[in-house]
Amino acid sequence: MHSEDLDFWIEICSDLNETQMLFLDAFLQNNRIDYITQIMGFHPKYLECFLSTQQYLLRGDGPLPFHYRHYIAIMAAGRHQCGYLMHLHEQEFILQGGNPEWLKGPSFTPKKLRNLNEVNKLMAHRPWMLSKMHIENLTKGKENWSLAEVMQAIILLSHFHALCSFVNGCGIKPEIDHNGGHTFRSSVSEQNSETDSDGSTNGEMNGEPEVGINVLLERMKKISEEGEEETTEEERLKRFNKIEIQSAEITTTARRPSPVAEILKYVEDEEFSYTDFAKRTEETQPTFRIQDYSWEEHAFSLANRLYPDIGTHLDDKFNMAYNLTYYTMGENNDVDTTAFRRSIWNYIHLLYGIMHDDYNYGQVNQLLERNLKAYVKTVTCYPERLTRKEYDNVMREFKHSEKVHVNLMLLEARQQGELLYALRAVNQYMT
Ligand SMILES: CC(C)C[C@H](N)C(=O)O
Repeated sequence: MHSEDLDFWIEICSDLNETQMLFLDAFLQNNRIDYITQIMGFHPKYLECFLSTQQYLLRGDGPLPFHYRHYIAIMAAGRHQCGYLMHLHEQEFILQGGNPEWLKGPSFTPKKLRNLNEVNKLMAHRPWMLSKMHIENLTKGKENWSLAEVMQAIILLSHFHALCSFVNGCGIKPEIDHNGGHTFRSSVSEQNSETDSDGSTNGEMNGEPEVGINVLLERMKKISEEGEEETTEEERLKRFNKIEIQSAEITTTARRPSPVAEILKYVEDEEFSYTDFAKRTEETQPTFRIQDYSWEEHAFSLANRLYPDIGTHLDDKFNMAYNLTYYTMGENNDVDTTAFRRSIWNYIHLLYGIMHDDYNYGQVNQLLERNLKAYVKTVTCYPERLTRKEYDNVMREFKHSEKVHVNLMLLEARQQGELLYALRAVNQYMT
């Protein structure tokens, strides 16, 4: 670069704020600023962690060839029929020199990639079913995966499953150069098609009034004033089970979208989807206790060992999403929102049967009303079914950026939950 060019860039950059600088980075990384980046731009500190992790996963050092990484992204997004992500990574796959034949579907790919299907499916929908046997199946045979490759694949899968939740949870539409992206839709026809798709949850969605922010503020205050309540382990488990059973009663009646051929060609066993952990029939599956296997104490170092630095990237991203706060809620300032944020995070883990032993699950019912729980459940477990109406009907007094904030927590808690099961399985295989 000529020195005048450099001066030019320095001048531009010095005029940019934090978010704009990140957009510039994202543009240089991906040759575009996709809608995901734009929406995450509400939360620049988080966006920074997200972009650096994604950059490392897709373009940094690691055992998998670059085109494999994008193909795995497509397979992961296929589980939730997320055409948006699938299309982005089809383009990237080609740019990385991938064979266009593969884009006809997994049956055109090497057996090695096809073997990943089972783990992809279980991680996306019922991660508690993963066992060391699934890892063993990948690592043996002719076209086998090394453990380092398994680790990178697992992390890519979890990253893109969770990103499907974010894309749908925030209602991200196709990019302008994607199929369906550059079409004019009048607001009238949009409204009609969205009402037609009927996203009522258990038939109650529309009728139930929200508790509103003032009530939430009072409840949070009460919780913090009361402090930690002394409870027995048995009592805590009982509360956890109660919320778990209630969550299984929240069913979405929204129709599953009918997938188009472009998406379906990548998806095997399309019907396989989330079932409530509380209703699992595999009796061998006990509640997952964080005290026995946690990100900080177990999964983090295993990830770093098999795929250097990834644990650190993920750790930064999880911590950022878990602790991010502006001390605001709607129009209110100086609010300690910890209790609300914890209840969201822990509720997502509960949907996967993961229990935080020191958490009082009674708070979930105090702080998350039914519509919000239904929203969190849909976006976490079957994001492809979320409708515009469901999005509009929750957190009505929150700012738009706060709704995005909730979706960031959702993305991260979901990814961490999936990874806890997957890495535990890897660990069991190794010991
Ligand atoms: C999700 C939001 C209610 C979070 C809140 N704005 C905060 O700063 O903590």
